[in-house]
Amino acid sequence: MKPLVNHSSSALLSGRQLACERDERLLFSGLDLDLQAGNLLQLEGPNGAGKTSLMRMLAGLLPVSSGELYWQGQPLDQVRDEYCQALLFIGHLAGIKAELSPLENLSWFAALDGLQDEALLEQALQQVGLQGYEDHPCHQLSAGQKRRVALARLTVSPRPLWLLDEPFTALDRQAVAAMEGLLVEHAKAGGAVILTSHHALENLPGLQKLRLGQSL
Ligand SMILES: Nc1ncnc2c1ncn2[C@@H]1O[C@H](COP(=O)(O)OP(=O)(O)OP(=O)(O)O)[C@@H](O)[C@H]1O
Repeated sequence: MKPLVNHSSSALLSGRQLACERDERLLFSGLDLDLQAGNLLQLEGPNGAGKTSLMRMLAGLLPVSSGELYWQGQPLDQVRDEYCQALLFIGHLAGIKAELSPLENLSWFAALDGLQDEALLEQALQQVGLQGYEDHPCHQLSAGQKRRVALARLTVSPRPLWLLDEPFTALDRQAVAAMEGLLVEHAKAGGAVILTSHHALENLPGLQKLRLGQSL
């Protein structure tokens, strides 16, 4: 699968000495990360290690307990608007409106990026295997189909930084492989991805890993 929008940004996200504390429990500290354009980075670790917490921190949804984040070398607090426009976060929840159709959901998201080309959006839904379901209300779709609606955003996103928390939940093997292909193409086109996944990711050449917490 290939993205329908090309990426040319040389996005770079860095974290220095990051720590995360939740309910007075230190999940991790002293964490450094560097993400260059073209990188695919998987956050690894056992349940409760803090992968989602870190992802939410990177997405600006959870305060950084200590440490600094930088976007293209600038302290994130100074370039937050630019950063928010550059990132696409997809979390555990599909984030789609159940009463709307896949096409309506995707149109809403695409409009945030100024995309209103209905033919392109229909092509995006076909790419994720939702042909024939474009106009069904999403509450009538299966869990994997709902996840595909959420992930269809990736095929039309002009945003260089993708933060994907368990993006492959409920997807069948074929869909996982297709989505892996999309991530690879995004990286080749100059984008960057940070993801968490408990799936064995077998089709992501050059995948870097950052491990949090202790193994059982
Ligand atoms: N909203 C919250 N308030 C307080 N503590 C929380 C909250 N959400 C998560 N935690 C705690 O933070 C710790 C890390 O949770 P997190 O979801 O970041 O882990 P994870 O590595 O993503 O786990 P998993 O592999 O199960 O998804 C857990 O101990 C959890 O109980």
